Amino acid sequence: MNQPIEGNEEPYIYTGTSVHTDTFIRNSLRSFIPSRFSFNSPRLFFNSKATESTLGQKNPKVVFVLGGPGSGKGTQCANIVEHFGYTHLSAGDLLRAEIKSGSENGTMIQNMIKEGKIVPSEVTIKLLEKAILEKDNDKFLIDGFPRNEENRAAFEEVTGIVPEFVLFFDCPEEEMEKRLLGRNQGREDDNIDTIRKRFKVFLESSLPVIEYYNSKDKVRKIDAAKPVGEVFEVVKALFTPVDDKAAA
Ligand SMILES: Nc1ncnc2c1ncn2[C@@H]1O[C@H](COP(=O)(O)OP(=O)(O)O)[C@@H](O)[C@H]1O
Ligand SMILES: Nc1ccn([C@H]2C[C@H](O)[C@@H](COP(=O)(O)OP(=O)(O)O)O2)c(=O)n1
Repeated sequence: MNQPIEGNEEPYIYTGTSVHTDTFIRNSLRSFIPSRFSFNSPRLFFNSKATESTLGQKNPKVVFVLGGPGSGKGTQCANIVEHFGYTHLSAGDLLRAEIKSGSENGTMIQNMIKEGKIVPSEVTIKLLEKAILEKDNDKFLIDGFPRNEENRAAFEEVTGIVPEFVLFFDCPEEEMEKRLLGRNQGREDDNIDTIRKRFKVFLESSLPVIEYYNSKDKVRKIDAAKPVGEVFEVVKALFTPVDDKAAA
């Protein structure tokens, strides 16, 4: 995946930094905020002051797990859970569960996933907050989130949570395509048309988030093209020093 983004002479990763301001957050959120709301701050819109203070009391340790579709995020998260006692929260799984639950947002979420698009942060963040508060654990792997700048800025603003680090599974597109076509989980988005759309969204919207965290020295980049066991050996080494229990 170390090819340049189209129109960019430099390798895509570790080159740029982005400056994200309150104005950016306002502008990105305004598009999905009903006009009857007076929009002063994402916090007011999300009405999450109470949630924030509860999350603040909980003060969870969060690791974001990012990488292209099919790079092996879910597979490695299962290994991390087993060895290091984290709770795995997959944003995609939470959204798919929301569709199944018959929620009023279900059809919108389903259509966006079918098109390979990213669901508005308002929806995904509420699901993540609820899941964090429900689980009796203080260590979370948040998989597949934040997937764009809007996700990132809104999550930080609303929850106040800053990740310990960001695991980035780097994998060539051909390998990810092969894996997704063989995944066989009956997912509506694992067809070649949607897969290509998801790759495009990953390059255009998700890589800038990884670049942002890289500028903060938070990214731990892993060669995810190797076999599962070899990838986990590298992952394990990253978690061992930060995890007291595992070191015991
Ligand atoms: N390192 C690997 N080598 C080969 N296949 C893999 C590897 N990691 C995961 N897979 C397989 O690739 C598919 C996608 O993996 P998954 O963990 O679901 O990716 P993601 O969560 O990033 O979309 C699954 O069928 C999984 O079994
Ligand atoms: N933060 C997120 C995460 C996933 N989604 C949607 C859009 C994604 O294409 C689908 C599937 O994401 P998921 O992480 O489960 O799977 P892949 O990494 O694409 O294999 O869910 C989202 O809208 N916002």
